[in-house]
Amino acid sequence: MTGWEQSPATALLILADGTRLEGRGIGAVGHSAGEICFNTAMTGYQEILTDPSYAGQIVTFTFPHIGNVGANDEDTETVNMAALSGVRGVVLKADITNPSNYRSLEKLDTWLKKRNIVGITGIDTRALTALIRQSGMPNGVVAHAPDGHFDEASIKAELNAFPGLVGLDLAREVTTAQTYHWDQTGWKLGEGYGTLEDPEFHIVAVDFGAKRNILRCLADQGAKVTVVPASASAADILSHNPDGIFLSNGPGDPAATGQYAVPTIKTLLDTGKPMFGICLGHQLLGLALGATTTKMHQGHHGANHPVKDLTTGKVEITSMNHGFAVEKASLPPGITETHVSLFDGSNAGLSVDGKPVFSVQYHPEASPGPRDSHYLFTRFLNHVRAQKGLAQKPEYVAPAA
Ligand SMILES: NC(=O)CC[C@H](N)C(=O)O
Repeated sequence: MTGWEQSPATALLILADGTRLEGRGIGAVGHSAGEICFNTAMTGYQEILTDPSYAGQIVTFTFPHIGNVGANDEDTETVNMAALSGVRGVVLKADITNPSNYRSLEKLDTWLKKRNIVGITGIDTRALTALIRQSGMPNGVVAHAPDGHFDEASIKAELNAFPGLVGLDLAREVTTAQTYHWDQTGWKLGEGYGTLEDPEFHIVAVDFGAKRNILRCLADQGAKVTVVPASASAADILSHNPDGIFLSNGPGDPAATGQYAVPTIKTLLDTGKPMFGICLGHQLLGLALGATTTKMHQGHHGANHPVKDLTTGKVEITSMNHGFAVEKASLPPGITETHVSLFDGSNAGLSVDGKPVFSVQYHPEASPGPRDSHYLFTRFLNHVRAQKGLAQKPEYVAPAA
């Protein structure tokens, strides 16, 4: 006997079908409902847990050891700290060990508590992942009670009150309240983050739940960024006189956010300005162009998803995080499918024929994940350069020897 089998469970994971799993509590005390998805990334848990696109979701990590490099102040992806991360809970296999990394400032457990994220360890995450693959992403509740006494009635009530992600506009919960300017560039070993000194371009980014590393990738291209709330009108956006417009990632159902975002995007399309969308931004652009979106069975969440760029024939390994997708059969004439997922053939990118407008379903900014897709930021700014009569930059730059 190890002792742990004897002690009462300090956390529960309850699924909508009544499945009840017991484990050990981490992070905040209390309970929280959401849609349970699995993420296959082996590194970058802090970026995942601060990605606003996870609002309304409980993340199960398939990698068993999470927390072993601790937490720091740099690997935070949410810009809007007031909205916290959005993620509703975390499900882990192994207990969190003491952090071992030179950048670590605190234990993941403490960090989760401060951000009010409820978590559970000791779960057979392989079995849970197999269940999600079989039956789709279930709604569920993670509950944490250090004394082992759970208020089952209020846990049940919370689960029943969670409506599921379909039809939910969560972008408005995580978007910035105020317009702001961004000039931070990417992280370098020994230097940390930099500052853009002499901006060449000006991009307006519509924040549906933007990740910081997207804004940094734009700044790395020489663009200062003005970030506006999700509800900004086309007139608001154009009043900043942008060289190009960026549509961000974000949580929830694109069809719901599209109620107000699609008319805005339609007006912006008429201006002929370069436009680039990522993930929710891709889905919203697709809707504005007349395509439809659909809920996926198990979604794509990880940092190892192969995608083919149909315009070049190259395959890139990408970071993904989406549970909705643009239906490829719904892409109207005049829209080209530029990228596909090599896992399931689903749509992963589009462009508008004859216009400097394109988008991808995945996350070229990585954070976490490989940097294979950084070329898309160059592609976007090359559209801006073309409109300004400036020379194009090569999309691929060989790494320094
Ligand atoms: N990362 C994202 O932007 C996610 C988009 C959308 N909420 C989805 O789940 O598909």
